[in-house]
Amino acid sequence: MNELFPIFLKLDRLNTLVVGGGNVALEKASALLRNSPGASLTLVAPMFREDTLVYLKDFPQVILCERGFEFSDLEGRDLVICATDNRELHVGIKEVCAERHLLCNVADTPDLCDFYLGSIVQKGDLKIAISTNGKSPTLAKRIRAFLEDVIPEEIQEGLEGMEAVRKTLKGDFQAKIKALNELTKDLVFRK
Ligand SMILES: C[C@@]1(CC(=O)O)c2cc3[nH]c(cc4nc(cc5[nH]c(cc(n2)[C@H]1CCC(=O)O)[C@@](C)(CC(=O)O)[C@@H]5CCC(=O)O)C(CC(=O)O)=C4CCC(=O)O)c(CCC(=O)O)c3CC(=O)O
Ligand SMILES: NC(=O)C1=CN([C@@H]2O[C@H](COP(=O)(O)OP(=O)(O)OC[C@H]3O[C@@H](n4cnc5c(N)ncnc54)[C@H](O)[C@@H]3O)[C@@H](O)[C@H]2O)C=CC1
Repeated sequence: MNELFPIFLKLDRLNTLVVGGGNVALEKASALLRNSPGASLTLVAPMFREDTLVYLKDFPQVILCERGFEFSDLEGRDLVICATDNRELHVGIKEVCAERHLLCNVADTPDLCDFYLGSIVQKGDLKIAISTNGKSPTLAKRIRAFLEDVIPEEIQEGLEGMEAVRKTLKGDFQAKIKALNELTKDLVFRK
């Protein structure tokens, strides 16, 4: 059984630190920014790869610190992602994060992670996060691609229509739920 609990974070209100500036750091930072272009994000690394620098150019709020990680970098953070090539450093960072109740993800080390990144389907305002409980990120990627393909773009119009109806509905909570269930009961997706 997959016991992970998915939540949808407002990354523009949280303060995230990525330790590292190479390929894995770019994968993690781009996963965050693809979903939350306004994410408040800092990367710290003595060396930033060219690809990382090019990608991050489009996100002026992202702060780059070109130096080795220091424990004071953890001050004021909500989330930490370790993405360097130094495993001992990751273990040390994770330890301090645990003391400070800071949520930490450590690349390639599920045992050290408080949370995993998911494969994410995006269609307008619809977002579906997929987890395989760490069993197969590649299968998660395949399922994402499948769902992206079968969910029609028109889902956004449906969502906007429902939002408009939702705002006009009168009555108590139960009555609203009944009306909304009635409105959506025949909804089927066809491509
Ligand atoms: C546990 C987890 C922790 C975390 O990273 O948060 C984790 C761990 C590891 N990933 C590894 C490898 C790969 N990861 C990917 C891809 C993704 N990995 C992601 C999440 C997660 N990866 C979390 C679990 C998610 C879940 O439950 O399913 C995705 C969904 C989200 C994202 O990272 O953005 C993103 C797909 C995004 C998309 O496209 O939809 C690919 C495929 C590719 O890149 O094409 C490969 C290579 C092929 C393979 O191994 O499958 C390795 C071995 C590294 C090594 O060999 O050393 C470990 C470590 C281990 O398993 O021990
Ligand atoms: N690239 C990939 O897709 C995969 C990588 N890995 C492993 O993941 C690790 C990282 O890989 P890459 O990102 O490709 O390496 P990389 O060489 O591109 O990046 C490593 C980054 O860590 C930073 N770093 C090193 N010491 C640091 C410190 N004290 N403080 C802050 N940052 C520090 C470096 O400056 C650099 O930015 C490696 O151990 C690699 O074997 C595993 C599977 C796949």
